[in-house]
Amino acid sequence: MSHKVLMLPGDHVGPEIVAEADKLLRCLASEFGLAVELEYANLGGCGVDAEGAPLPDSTLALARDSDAALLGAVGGPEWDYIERDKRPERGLLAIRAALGLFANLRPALLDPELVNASSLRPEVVSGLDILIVRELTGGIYFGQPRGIRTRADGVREGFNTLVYGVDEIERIGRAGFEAARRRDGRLCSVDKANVLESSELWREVMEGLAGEYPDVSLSHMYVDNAAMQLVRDPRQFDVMVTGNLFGDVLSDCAAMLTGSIGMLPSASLDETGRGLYEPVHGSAPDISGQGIANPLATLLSVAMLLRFSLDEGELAQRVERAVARVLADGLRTADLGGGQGQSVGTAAMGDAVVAALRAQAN
Ligand SMILES: NC(=O)C1=CN([C@@H]2O[C@H](COP(=O)(O)OP(=O)(O)OC[C@H]3O[C@@H](n4cnc5c(N)ncnc54)[C@H](O)[C@@H]3O)[C@@H](O)[C@H]2O)C=CC1
Ligand SMILES: CC(C)CC(=O)C(=O)O
Ligand SMILES: [Mg+2]
Repeated sequence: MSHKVLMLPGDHVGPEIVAEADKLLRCLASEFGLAVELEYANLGGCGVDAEGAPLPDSTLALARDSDAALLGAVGGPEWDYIERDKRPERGLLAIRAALGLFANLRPALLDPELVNASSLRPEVVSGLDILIVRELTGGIYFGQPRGIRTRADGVREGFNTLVYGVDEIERIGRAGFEAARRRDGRLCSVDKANVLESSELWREVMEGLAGEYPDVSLSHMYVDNAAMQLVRDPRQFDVMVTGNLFGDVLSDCAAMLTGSIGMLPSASLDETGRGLYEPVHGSAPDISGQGIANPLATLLSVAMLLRFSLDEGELAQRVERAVARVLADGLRTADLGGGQGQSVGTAAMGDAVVAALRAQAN
């Protein structure tokens, strides 16, 4: 039976990088027998422009009917000041919530070839392999009430609510413990329990779960220290588990340790393993239309899609090997500093990965 994958190019560089994922999936189908059907739909600003909503009903229906979805990125300045509920980012939050994608896995892995592209010195970062497990459907991005109102003294104020229930903390906590169990057995829970009640409860629940995972060593760290430790000595971490906002910020930070935000893939999973896969970066409006965006985070997201939602672990490894091959061959997009005579754009990088994949078939 054929797997159904929904492609959501989104906005700005989104379509440019998803075009490379399309090539890759079609190569996996033609050369390696992957049974896959690709469908396309609008999410984000393109949904607003074409169908009047950042998450059109038709897109959600297709997503529910698919085995997995691949997103480029959404958003851009042209939609920043439209009616709040229609903004592209609301569409992304809405699809994550509607599909129950509470577990966001963001691996920060430094390819040995990129050791000099990292923001950190080789002796601090070489061999880096961290997994950030971010809660994705709760916390301050979703808490009610929220809005902008006018106080009695006439001054406007913006407000949001940070709330986490024990049920939400337990399920993401378990995802963190399970991930740590499959890796090096070290889980660092990141919170702000010295100030926030939601974090106080978070810490209490994590401690409660620890007894069920005697093979995992649990530690706690405040988020401000965690940000500092990530750039001081990132290899102290194995798995980090944290809330929605903290995970969003820490994963962009971790991205630079791997050479570029254009390198970090992600998987957003529900309870059953169905998922939405996307690069960690946004729609990069500052470089869109130039054909220079790094497509590797998106291609590595395809690898995660193959592994987690299609149960095609061997093909996932082939994709990861193909990416490693082009980096070993010296190809670099501009964000990686360009190559020594091998500076390539989005399409050329995508083509090179497809060629490296095809070479594995011969
Ligand atoms: N998952 C999503 O769809 C996300 C969407 N956004 C949206 O994207 C828009 C732009 O947000 P920013 O804060 O500028 O973050 P961004 O991640 O789009 O860009 C930050 C910087 O990284 C660079 N960059 C990002 N991806 C790159 C790639 N693949 N190759 C080379 N360079 C890359 C950009 O050129 C920019 O200088 C906003 O509308 C924001 O809301 C932001 C984050 C995630
Ligand atoms: C709409 C934002 C929450 C997207 C983002 O920055 C992310 O998920 O990393
Ligand atoms: Mg982000």
